[in-house]
Amino acid sequence: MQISDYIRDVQDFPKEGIIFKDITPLLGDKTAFAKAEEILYTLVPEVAIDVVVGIEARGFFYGPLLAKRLNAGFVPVRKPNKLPYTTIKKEYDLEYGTDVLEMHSDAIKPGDKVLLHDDVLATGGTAAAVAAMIEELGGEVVQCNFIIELDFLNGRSKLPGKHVAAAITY
Ligand SMILES: O=P(O)(O)OC[C@H]1O[C@H](OP(=O)(O)OP(=O)(O)O)[C@H](O)[C@@H]1O
Ligand SMILES: Nc1ncnc2[nH]cnc12
Repeated sequence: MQISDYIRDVQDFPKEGIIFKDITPLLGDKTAFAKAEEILYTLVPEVAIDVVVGIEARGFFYGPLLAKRLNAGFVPVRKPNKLPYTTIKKEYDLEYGTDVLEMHSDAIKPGDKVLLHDDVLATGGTAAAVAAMIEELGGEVVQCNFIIELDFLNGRSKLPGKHVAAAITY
């Protein structure tokens, strides 16, 4: 069984011209769900990770599972005005528009080794904005870890010098 068999292409979502990679079939199948967790965990370098940062919304499925496996904390990065305490924020471009993300200003301690996790690396705008926030707070991004990388959008170019790993590449 290949986890890529559980990724569904949805044409013209959320906008015309976008082929959306839908991970819900993967999440919904108990064997594929577990296998993807194992693969994502195996991709992580053998470095003690202090926190896993997961990006709303689809970075919240595997982010906490990876944190548990790595004996690390979990930090949510959220869309604007969702986090209750003091935040830092960053505007960014993504494949189908622009948006803002926020994280709590005390979520990362200087020197923390951080695993950034999300479901999809597309143009890289989202991950680059989050990596910049992690570094602004003094954290070190050990790896940017994704279920899917859309290689043809060259998201890695927005993450120069970062270790990038994905379970599936298109
Ligand atoms: O590499 P990029 O071009 O920046 O795109 C990748 C981002 O786009 C999607 O999130 P989306 O903004 O659609 O939010 P959602 O997870 O809340 O649906 C995806 O989950 C990544 O976070
Ligand atoms: N094509 C795509 N499918 C799923 N998530 C995405 N995020 C950005 N582009 C995407």
